[in-house]
Amino acid sequence: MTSLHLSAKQEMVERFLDAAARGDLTQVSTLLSNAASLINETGYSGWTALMLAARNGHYHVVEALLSHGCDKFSVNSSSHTAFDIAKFWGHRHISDLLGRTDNSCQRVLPGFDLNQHENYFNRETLDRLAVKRTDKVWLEAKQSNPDTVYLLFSNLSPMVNSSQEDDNARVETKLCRFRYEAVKELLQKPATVLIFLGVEKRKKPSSSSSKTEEGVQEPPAWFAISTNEDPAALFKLCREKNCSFPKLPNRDLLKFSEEEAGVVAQARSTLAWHDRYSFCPTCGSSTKLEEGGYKRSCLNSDCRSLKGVHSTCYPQVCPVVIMLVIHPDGNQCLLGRKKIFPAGMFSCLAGFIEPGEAIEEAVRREVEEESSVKVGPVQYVSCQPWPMPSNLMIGCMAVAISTDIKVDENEIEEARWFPRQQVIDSLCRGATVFLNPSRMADAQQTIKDNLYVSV
Ligand SMILES: NC(=O)C1=CN([C@@H]2O[C@H](COP(=O)(O)OP(=O)(O)OC[C@H]3O[C@@H](n4cnc5c(N)ncnc54)[C@H](O)[C@@H]3O)[C@@H](O)[C@H]2O)C=CC1
Ligand SMILES: [Mg+2]
Ligand SMILES: [Mg+2]
Ligand SMILES: [Mg+2]
Ligand SMILES: [Zn+2]
Repeated sequence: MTSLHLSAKQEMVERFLDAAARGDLTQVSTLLSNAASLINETGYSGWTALMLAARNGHYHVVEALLSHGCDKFSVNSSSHTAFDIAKFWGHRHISDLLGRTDNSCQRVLPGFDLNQHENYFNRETLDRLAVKRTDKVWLEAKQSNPDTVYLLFSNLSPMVNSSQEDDNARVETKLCRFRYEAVKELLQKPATVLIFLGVEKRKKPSSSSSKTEEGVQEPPAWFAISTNEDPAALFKLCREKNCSFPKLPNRDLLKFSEEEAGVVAQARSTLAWHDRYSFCPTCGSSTKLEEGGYKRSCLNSDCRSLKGVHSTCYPQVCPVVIMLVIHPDGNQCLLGRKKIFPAGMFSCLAGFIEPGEAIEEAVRREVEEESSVKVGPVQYVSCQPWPMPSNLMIGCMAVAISTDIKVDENEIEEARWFPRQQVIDSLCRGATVFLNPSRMADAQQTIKDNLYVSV
């Protein structure tokens, strides 16, 4: 190419950039129809047409450039994208457009290909039968029914029975199940907390089902008991050997079968709420248990919490977003490690949703707080109850619109972009590139599901 060609081209680029900066939509469109390659050109300033239009608030020019497929992730010499520039200059309608409505970003997301996931702790083997929680007569009859199953919790740990499996030395943990006769004295103790968990979901009635007066068979009911009695005395109530109350929830609660894990999550989170909310949060008075252990009502008859519906009377769940952030190139993802993680472990970033905040906004805020990376489109993937003590992990996938990382050192020790193949090798082929979160955690499910999408 000769110098004459170069200068002619440069002249055309500058005319194009000037039109974008002035908001001259007609000239931008005309020049683009003559020379489509202008779209991502940068002039002497190092800014693209999109950046200039975003800087000066020309919404329709930004829209036109996006519709012509411009690269909205390119950065100027200060590493700012058009999104950053629009945000800085207060053109919120433009930053919204650049941040959230981009088809090239959406294409990275799995969209309608998403499957329904069953995560650990998700399986509901009991029908919670909430309608029966206010039926005291029914609940009392169920308590003394010989088919009824009781689980025992001490210090928020369920009593379990662990047996070493022969072949691969895997330790299997099973819940210890008790009958009424074994626990009836415990039920009388003032410190005992009793929760009605539900009745077994059954397709076919079995011989162990009890019959009501009308002769209709009902499946066994399940209750959870929380007690502060001496564990040594509690072990004597169980016919099994090798019983224990596991001490490390984040490790030990992940060893149940899928069937039992869901019941453990329900019982432990509800008991944890009782443990922390024994006094009325509104006036500080004592409270009493109601509705099968799903409500605590204040004993002060003047208390505000007795007028109308108050969430403080019911078990609380903390929503947490956990997100796999994909690099704009579609081939890397952002993972971080907290100081408390075992050496070499990286995971998805996560954070509590704040009051008045939507899931998507919480994802954008937490990622930016923890890594400085800005996020555009966000898509929900799947969720997982996490009973340590009562989170709902909301797994999302998101596309970054900036790539520089600066971690919040209070929370994150290190965050990096990991190539897709490295993560897949680590998750699936046991390559020891880096350690992953527990296979039971939503983080791993989210990583797996989404990295597979376009492998
Ligand atoms: N990959 C991960 O980081 C995983 C995280 N989790 C769980 O997700 C939860 C939230 O993740 P973080 O990164 O810790 O959240 P985060 O990024 O919001 O930071 C936690 C800090 O926020 C404050 N905070 C605000 N609201 C809070 C609330 N409702 N409860 C407790 N602290 C609150 C506390 O100062 C706390 O230290 C944690 O409980 C963690 O166990 C579970 C699995 C994986
Ligand atoms: Mg966090
Ligand atoms: Mg955070
Ligand atoms: Mg937070
Ligand atoms: Zn009160």
